[in-house]
Amino acid sequence: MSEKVIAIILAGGKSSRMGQDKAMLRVDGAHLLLRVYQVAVACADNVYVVTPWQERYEDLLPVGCQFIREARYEGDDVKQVETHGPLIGFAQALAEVNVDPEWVLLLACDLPNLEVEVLQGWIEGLENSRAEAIAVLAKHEKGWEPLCGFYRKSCLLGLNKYISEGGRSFQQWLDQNTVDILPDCSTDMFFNCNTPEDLRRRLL
Ligand SMILES: Nc1nc2c(ncn2[C@@H]2O[C@H](COP(=O)(O)OP(=O)(O)OP(=O)(O)O)[C@@H](O)[C@H]2O)c(=O)[nH]1
Ligand SMILES: [Mg+2]
Repeated sequence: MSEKVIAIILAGGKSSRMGQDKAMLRVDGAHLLLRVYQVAVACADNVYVVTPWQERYEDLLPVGCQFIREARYEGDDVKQVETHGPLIGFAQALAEVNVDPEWVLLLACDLPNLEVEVLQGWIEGLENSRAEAIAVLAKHEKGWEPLCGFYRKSCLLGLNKYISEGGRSFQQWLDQNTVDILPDCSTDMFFNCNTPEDLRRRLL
């Protein structure tokens, strides 16, 4: 089946700065992961949640939500589950999606300010991107915004090569490739809640 855009939501982070699972935080009455999921469903034909701990979120998300279970490794202490980071989570998810879209909207689960209309406008503009662009992302002074933007599904081949050579950095991988820049990057949609202070600020 060929679809134009699917969405992948990353929900396998350690939330070490927050001190509790960010996906489960409540913002304006709803869990963050559910909010992001609902935005994704409004924008994409298929939505996948990639996580090593699917059980945590099954009751939170609508029945029929498509999970991709990410491989994980366990440390010496059984309770200490280590994940491999967002780049590998993304690559594992891309390899497992059961449809063949041209574009993938990649979203972190800690984005409380997503706007459906802005994302839909960006989706409409994807057809104007350069053929050689592997992604269309916002760019700020500090670099790319890799976890709220669009990737060509065909980027997987190059991504796997980068990972197999030891690469783990979105910024470095993107800098090695052609990436188009999203219009109107000044939106506060990219604000992500990493710390209790971020959350307090958002809830004010
Ligand atoms: N599937 C998956 N998602 C991840 C992984 N690491 C991070 N993420 C997700 O990537 C997004 C951005 O994560 P960060 O904001 O950097 O934070 P984090 O790793 O959860 O938390 P810190 O431990 O505080 O850095 C969030 O949606 C995380 O859930 C991973 O190994 N696998
Ligand atoms: Mg974050």
